[in-house]
Amino acid sequence: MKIFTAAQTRAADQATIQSEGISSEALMERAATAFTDWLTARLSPKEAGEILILCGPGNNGGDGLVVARRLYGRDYTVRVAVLPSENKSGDFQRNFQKLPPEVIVTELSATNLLPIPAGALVIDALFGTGLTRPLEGLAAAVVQHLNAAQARVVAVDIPSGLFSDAPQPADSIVVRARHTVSFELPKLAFMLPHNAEYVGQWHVLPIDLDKKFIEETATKLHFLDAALLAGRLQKRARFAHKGTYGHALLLAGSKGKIGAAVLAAQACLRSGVGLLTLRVPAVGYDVVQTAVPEAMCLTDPAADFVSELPDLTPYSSIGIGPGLGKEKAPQQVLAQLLREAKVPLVLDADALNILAENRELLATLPPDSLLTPHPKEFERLAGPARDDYHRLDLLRDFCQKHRCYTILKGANTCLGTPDGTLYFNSTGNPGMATGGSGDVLTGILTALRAQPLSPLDAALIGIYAHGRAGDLAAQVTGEAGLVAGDIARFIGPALEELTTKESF
Ligand SMILES: NC(=O)C1=CN([C@@H]2O[C@H](COP(=O)(O)OP(=O)(O)OC[C@H]3O[C@@H](n4cnc5c(N)ncnc54)[C@H](OP(=O)(O)O)[C@@H]3O)[C@@H](O)[C@H]2O)[C@@H](O)CC1
Ligand SMILES: Nc1ncnc2c1ncn2[C@@H]1O[C@H](COP(=O)(O)OP(=O)(O)O)[C@@H](O)[C@H]1O
Ligand SMILES: [K+]
Repeated sequence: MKIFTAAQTRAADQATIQSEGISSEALMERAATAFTDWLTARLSPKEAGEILILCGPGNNGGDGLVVARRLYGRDYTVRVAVLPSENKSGDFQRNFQKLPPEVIVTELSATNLLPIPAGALVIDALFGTGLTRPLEGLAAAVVQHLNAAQARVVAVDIPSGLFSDAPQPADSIVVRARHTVSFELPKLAFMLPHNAEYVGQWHVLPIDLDKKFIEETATKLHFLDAALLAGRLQKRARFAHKGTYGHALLLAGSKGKIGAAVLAAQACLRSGVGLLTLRVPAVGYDVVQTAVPEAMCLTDPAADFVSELPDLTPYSSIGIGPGLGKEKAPQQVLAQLLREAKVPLVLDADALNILAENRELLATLPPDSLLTPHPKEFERLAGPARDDYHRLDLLRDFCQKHRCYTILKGANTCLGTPDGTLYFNSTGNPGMATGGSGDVLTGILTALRAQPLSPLDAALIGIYAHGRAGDLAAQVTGEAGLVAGDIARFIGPALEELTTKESF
């Protein structure tokens, strides 16, 4: 699914109005009706209680007025409060006239902010994508009053005070919503960790905006959902043999961190690779042979760290990093690997830390490598970010400069590509914030690159399937009970869901 800027969304609205020959008021009616349907499907009039609808002067406020009228028509108790303004939009004014006379309307003022009882349901329709500057004055006072109440807040389109696709001052006053209900396509602001406290759980409702316009409008921002993966993962060939799907090599583990190698290996095998060899230090031999009998184990001559690169000829992809350690020996192994590798590489964990501490190695990174830093590792590689938007700029620059695919991990893991496109993942859950989850991703990506998939397909499928496997696992274990090995066990079903079905 594409992610549009506020300007692109406005253009999509205009394109729809033109192609369908409808009025902007009709489009507002459609959006607000979708919002009302969403709300009434979740809460009965009794569960909702008296609903307070806060309306700003523009079309976001106009949406709020339509929602008020529609909810009233479905026997909900509603009360409307509007911000005073000389500058009310036409659609606001028309819908204000259409409010049933029974609906009580209050004009907000500094001395009349309306009491908001704890637990009250409040619809925030103050400002949407037309926000041009941080909130101040009465609008800021209303939002602070709302945030101080223990209300159940549902934001229309975006929490008021939040910019859709640009950074804002740290002390900005923004509505803290439990749910944000937006239309047609998600906004960049929803993807970013620092906005989670404002956006809450977000939802996107289809309102049938012009499909052709959406298809033809170029964007370098995407929400990575199952639809985006259609056709990228083929069913296994009927006459496949273990040579068909590649031979992966994982260089991982050190004394005390052999588990990282085991997790990456289990995930690699569960992701459909034909053969897997692990290079671990001698201390890991018994562990690997016992825990992952399906993998071959090439023991390093050194006891505690991987210290020598094996002959690379047999392998179709190589993953390096989980539990590797940053000592001199693994440093040299990585440097030699970067010089000599002729097959796709996946770099994670200590491989990334070594790169950050030996920056001359970055120039030797083979093009199309996949890097999987978590935010701290990324900061070591690319420097500190001022805010979430600046971090995305750093990610784009890093991928372009080093011609690599970088997977910035977290909730809504973000893939950056060499052409500057960003993909935000839709799967995964907080249960995956547990040691070893990242090692599992390395195993998955190494397997997909071996099969062989292109770096983009491997990254997109790998990121999505990793999160989906975590979601499937959490249905059994609960989020708190989830451990990294559970993610590995559910990769099979996650990949199966994405596999292209044979058509007749
Ligand atoms: N497909 C869709 O998505 C559809 C979208 N629709 C809806 O339209 C919404 C966008 O509406 P919109 O363009 O009228 O802008 P909106 O957010 O109401 O605010 C503009 C008003 O606020 C004012 N203002 C701005 N900043 C301010 C500040 N800091 N402090 C104080 N005032 C400030 C600004 O005035 P000015 O900047 O001139 O002072 C102007 O009066 C969109 O979010 C969605 O809800 C649906 O109806 C149809 C389908
Ligand atoms: N709150 C979350 N929601 C979704 N995915 C998450 C969340 N927290 C962590 N993850 C995922 O779990 C993995 C953690 O990786 P990482 O931090 O490298 O762990 P480790 O180093 O212990 O293996 C990443 O793929 C990340 O996207
Ligand atoms: K809003």
